[in-house]
Order: sequence, then C-alpha cells, then structure tokens
Amino acid sequence: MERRNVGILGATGAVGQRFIQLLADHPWFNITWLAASDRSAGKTYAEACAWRLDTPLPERIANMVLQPNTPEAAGDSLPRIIFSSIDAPIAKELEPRFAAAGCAVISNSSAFRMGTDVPLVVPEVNFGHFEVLESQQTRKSSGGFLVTNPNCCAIGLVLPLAALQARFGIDKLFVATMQAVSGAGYPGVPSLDILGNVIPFIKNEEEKLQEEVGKLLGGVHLHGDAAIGFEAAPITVSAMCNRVPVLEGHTECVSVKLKTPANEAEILAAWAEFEPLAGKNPQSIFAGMHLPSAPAQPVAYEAGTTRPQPRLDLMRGNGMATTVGRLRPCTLFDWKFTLLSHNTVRGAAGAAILNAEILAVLGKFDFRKFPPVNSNASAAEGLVNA
Ligand SMILES: NC(=O)C1=CN([C@@H]2O[C@H](COP(=O)(O)OP(=O)(O)OC[C@H]3O[C@@H](n4cnc5c(N)ncnc54)[C@H](OP(=O)(O)O)[C@@H]3O)[C@@H](O)[C@H]2O)C=CC1
Ligand SMILES: N[C@@H](CC(=O)OP(=O)(O)O)C(=O)O
Repeated sequence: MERRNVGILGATGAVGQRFIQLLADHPWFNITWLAASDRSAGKTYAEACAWRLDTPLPERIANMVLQPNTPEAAGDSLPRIIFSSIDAPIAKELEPRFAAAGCAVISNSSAFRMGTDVPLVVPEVNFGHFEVLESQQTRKSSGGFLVTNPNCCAIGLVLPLAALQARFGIDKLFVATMQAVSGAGYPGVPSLDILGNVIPFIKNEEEKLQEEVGKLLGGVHLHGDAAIGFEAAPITVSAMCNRVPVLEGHTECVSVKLKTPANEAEILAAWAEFEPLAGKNPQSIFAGMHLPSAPAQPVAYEAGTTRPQPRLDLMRGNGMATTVGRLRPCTLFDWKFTLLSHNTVRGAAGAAILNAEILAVLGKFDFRKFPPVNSNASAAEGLVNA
C-alpha cells in the first residue's frame, strides 16, 4: 500500500494524542500536518500539548509546528487526508471547509454523524455504507468528502450486536453504560466531582447512542447501482449513561431481545465466528490483506465470572476489540451480557484510522481525477447534510 500524507485537526486533545500515538509508525499513513485551536497555532507540538499518554511523544512530532486550522492557510502543504478530533460545534464549521478544499475528512465528531449523505461506519459492521460518500456534493467537485465514526459507546456496542443481528435479528435492547473520565476530554470532569462517585448524566450521550445504533445496523438506499442514503434498522434502543471514576474504558451492561431464539452456544459461536474483515476468507474484498488496525477477533468472549474489567481487558486486540463477558439469560428480554471497549482507541482515534485503512483499500483516496487540494475551498456551502 502506498504511504499517504495525513493531517490531524485537534491534534493536541485527548483523541488527537491517540491519533499521534497510533499513526507514529503506521505503515500506510505519514503525519505531515497538525492543527488545533488558534491558541496553539505557531507553537511546536511539544510546546502546545501536555502529552498524557504512556508512550513517549515521538521526537519528529514534538518538533512539528502547529498550523492555522483552515485549509486556505495550508496552501500546498495541506495533505489530502485529514483526521479530525474537535468538538462538534467547531467541527460543524471547519470540517466541511476541508472537504470542500478536496480533503477526505475522517471525523470523530458527532456534528455530521446522522447526516443523510454522511457514512457513519464501523468497518466490521457496515463498511458498505462508505459508498454513500460518492453522493456528497464535494466528492463530485473537489473529490473531498466527509465520513464519521460513531460515539465511543456505540462502537463497542455494535460489534457484538452486529454478530447477533446477522444470525438471529435484534428486536430491542437496553444498555446501561459506565463511562471513563477520558471520554470527556481534558481536563474533563473535575476530580472533586468524580472521585469516589458516579454521575448519572452525560449530556446528549443517551440520545446519540440510541440513534446511532439504528443507522449502523441498517442498510443503504440504492438508486440503480448508486448508494444514495441510509435506512435505519428498526431496533428499539433504550440507553442509560453514567460517568464513573475509571481512566480509560467504557463498560456497558446490555439486555437484548432477539427476533429468532438462540441458545448460549449459538450466541457464543456467533461472536467467535464474527470475522467480517478476515483476510483469510477468499470471498472477502480484503482477501490476503493485513489491515494494520483491524483486530484479529473483533468480539472476544472472556468466560471468567468477574470479567470484563477495564484494568484487565482494555488492551485486547491492541485496544481495538470489544471484550464481552457474563452472558446469561435475562428475565426481561432474552439474554444479557457485559462489554468493555477502549474509548479513545476503538472508540475514537483507532476507529477513524481503521476507517481510513478501509477507504484506502476501497480506492476512495484515489484523487487523480479531481482538482488539486485547496483549489475551491470557498465552495463550502451545502456540502453535507447534518
Ligand atoms: N475522548 C473520547 O473518548 C472521545 C471523543 N470523541 C470526540 O472527539 C472530539 C475531540 O474530543 P477530545 O479529544 O476528547 O477533546 P479535547 O478537549 O481533549 O481536545 C480538543 C481539541 O480540539 C482543539 N480545538 C479547540 N478549539 C479549536 C478550534 N477552534 N479549532 C481547531 N481546533 C480546536 C484543541 O486544541 P487546543 O489544544 O489548541 O485547545 C484540542 O486539540 C470531540 O468531538 C469528541 O466528542 C469521540 C469519541 C470518544
Ligand atoms: N461523550 C463521550 C465521548 C464523546 O466524545 O462522544 P461523542 O463523540 O459522541 O461526542 C463520553 O463522554 O464518554
């Protein structure tokens, strides 16, 4: 695979730092451009960022200078692929400008996730939704486009659900979350509020989780051969979201009602055999390929009665797998289980990078037939549907 230049918008934040950590030695992508707020522009990354990860800040990145956060200011140095990790109101304004300028914007933000022409993708679940990016206005003019990854809780949840949906169908589900403090970015929740405590509210979180699951597990609308929109899966979802004093890793307790009855062995088999991106399947478009960020087993079942736990199971599949445990009958619905997912790796930066790997394999970064980047950045209006 050709190594492509990429930029990170929001590079100094909790998710931005994960992008740097995960992309530092990535075989397909090479970081050449970094930006954050105006407060950081002009500083070196080491000056602008308080590095908080447990691996050293790569020296090359430490010395890079943060650029102004617009495509116009970047000129010829603007890479054609932008990973974005900025708050939703800022993303709403900035991300369409980068897409209009001819960039592939791979966003973590919630700003455009439910857009009628914006793919919301977890590759193991619905990479076919990426085809809808061809119907975005900017794709047709500059070649730029915008795709998103879901809310961090939705990502961990849809992996085991997709395996169940494929074999048995899902009618409805209830999920209660216990979300790590890193989910709120830095400095996040004050320590005096969260230490020794649980806060039973995270703004807009329950609504996002409830609506994103349907889009992720749904299909696409076809017009002839062209994918032009999305059709949500008719699954009723009720979510209750809580902040807990855990550093990394969102835990979720799930009760699910299936459309077709399944026994314990059948459910465990559905998870164990869930390998939608496995390169060893000769029918797969990924046959013979190693996707650098894809976990070998996206849903890992941990049979111990006290698992999963953030301290013990967070880094399964390099932080890209959902660990599931405690499968047992549910007195309200059919089955209940507990899952754990790494919120800043699988739930954010790692998810976006895996999306980019799939887009590369699908040929969506082949911009040769489009104008050079930045040539029509002013045409940002009417770009994507929020
Ligand atoms: N944390 C998580 O687990 C997850 C986060 N997300 C989403 O990712 C996004 C980023 O979250 P997170 O990293 O936690 O947030 P942080 O608050 O930690 O970081 C925010 C980043 O945005 C930058 N920024 C602030 N204002 C602007 C601006 N006007 N223009 C450009 N950049 C700006 C900051 O730069 P500066 O340092 O200069 O202020 C910083 O780099 C959000 O949309 C969030 O909802 C999604 C899934 C999970
Ligand atoms: N709100 C999530 C993290 C997040 O940023 O979600 P979203 O990308 O949907 O805004 C949390 O606090 O754990």
